[in-house]
Amino acid sequence: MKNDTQDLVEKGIMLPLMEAFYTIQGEGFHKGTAAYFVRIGGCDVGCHWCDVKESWNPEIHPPTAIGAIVEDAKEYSETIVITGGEPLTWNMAPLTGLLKDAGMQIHIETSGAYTLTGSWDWICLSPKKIKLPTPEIYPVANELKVIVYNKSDFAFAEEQAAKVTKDCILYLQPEWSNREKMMPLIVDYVMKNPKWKVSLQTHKYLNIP
Ligand SMILES: C[S@@+](CC[C@H](N)C(=O)[O-])C[C@H]1O[C@@H](n2cnc3c(N)ncnc32)[C@H](O)[C@@H]1O
Ligand SMILES: Nc1nc2[nH]cc(C(=O)O)c2c(=O)[nH]1
Ligand code: SF4
Ligand SMILES: [Mg+2]
Repeated sequence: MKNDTQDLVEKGIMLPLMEAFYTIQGEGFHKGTAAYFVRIGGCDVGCHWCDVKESWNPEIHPPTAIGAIVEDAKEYSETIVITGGEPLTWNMAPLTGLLKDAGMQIHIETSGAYTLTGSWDWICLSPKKIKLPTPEIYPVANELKVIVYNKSDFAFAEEQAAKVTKDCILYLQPEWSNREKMMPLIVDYVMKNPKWKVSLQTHKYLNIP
């Protein structure tokens, strides 16, 4: 990356854009709602089951001016989901500022592993054991979405739920490759602990992005 471009990426004026697409939010509270997804490259959390490992290396995704991202987004939807990769790798203030000026509803999908930047209408926090969220995100998370890969994830989910507000909506989402094994346990857990809800990756059943 050229030095001047690198400088703009560090400031959040340009971002390594992996892909952007109009689809239906498949997961969590807003599942079923049409939204424009912006997937920003770069993540070093390293979940072994991550379903978008191609996003991890920011170097392979072109630095893109945030103005261009917003111009494209406006053509499709008033609801924008910023995801990745880990979007909080970068300073999200400039991008969310422009999206707000354009009157958009701005959602984020994040592990919370890095400092919370940007201003958001909806924060989906999906914490990871291997790189825990920074403390400032817990009071502002609108939904907590814990991925269940094995039994130990139920205890982790409870630890994380103890840190969010009482209004934060609690979801258990099966890890995709292990869903057949874990789904019955999740169903049983939610019936015994009804403060939790089930979240499925419905876009994968619908065969959409
Ligand atoms: C690819 S991540 C990108 C955003 C951010 N890095 C994060 O992890 O929240 C988007 C969402 O997909 C979830 N996810 C990733 N791989 C998954 C898998 N194999 N099965 C179920 N959910 C998965 C993440 O936990 C997160 O909620
Ligand atoms: N349809 C659809 N819904 C999603 N919700 C969260 C996603 C993500 O990868 O962040 C995602 C995604 O990749 N596709
Ligand atoms: S934090 Fe998100 S993008 Fe990063 S490895 Fe984990 S699931 Fe994938
Ligand atoms: Mg996804």
